[in-house]
Amino acid sequence: MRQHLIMGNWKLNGTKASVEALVEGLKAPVAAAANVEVAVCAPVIFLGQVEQLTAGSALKYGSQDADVHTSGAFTGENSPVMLKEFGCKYALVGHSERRTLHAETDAVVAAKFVAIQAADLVPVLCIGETLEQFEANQTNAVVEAQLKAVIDVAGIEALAKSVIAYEPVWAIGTGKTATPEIAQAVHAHIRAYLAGFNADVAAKVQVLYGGSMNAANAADLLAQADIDGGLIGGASLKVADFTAIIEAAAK
Ligand SMILES: O=C(CO)COP(=O)(O)O
Repeated sequence: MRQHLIMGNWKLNGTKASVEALVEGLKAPVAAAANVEVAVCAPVIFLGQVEQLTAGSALKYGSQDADVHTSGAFTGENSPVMLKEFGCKYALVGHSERRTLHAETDAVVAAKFVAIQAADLVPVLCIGETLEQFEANQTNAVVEAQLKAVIDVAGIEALAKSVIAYEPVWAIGTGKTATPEIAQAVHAHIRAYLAGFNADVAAKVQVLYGGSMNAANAADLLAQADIDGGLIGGASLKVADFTAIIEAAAK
């Protein structure tokens, strides 16, 4: 049985005050949902604060990106080793906003995936198709290519120590969620594709759904056999909404 993992991606949002209110507000719901792992991916500037606030809580946290380098002359970047020192468990990699807005290629994503694991963090590999690709029936081919790029560099065994997040780009921040049936079909395809390399890895890896998951639709999505949790943007910024998703995952 794969454990449910509910992960917030705060993106570029928050203040010191809102971060404190959010983390404090999540402590009780996280403690109550002992069978669910809950994590938040904060802007790096807040990670020290999150580290202090989460002390003694089961709430985990991570970054939204990481550089491929450990240290050196790379102005503006954040090293996976530094993220580890600040207590991160996870690092998102290949989020569609990084791929699109920062021109991160499959090769860059694969290199970051390896660097994140080398620092003993768990990469959360984000994959998913655009609306154009969805409408052209290319979803399966797109996610296969995104997975293959990482498998080629990191090896299939490395996927066992990672999390995959299927985030259809057309569902991110749009209020348009993939139906549970559509999402389940893609998740099952991802697992079947991985099983072609290694059945144990395919059975073990958690595959999260992301894209306008909210308090109202979470239960139906999380009830699907191959949906092991959620990567949540907008709804992770509100204690009540994120709590409802955590509770749906705990059932
Ligand atoms: O991109 C996402 C999480 O990484 C999803 O964002 P929304 O939940 O705001 O659609």
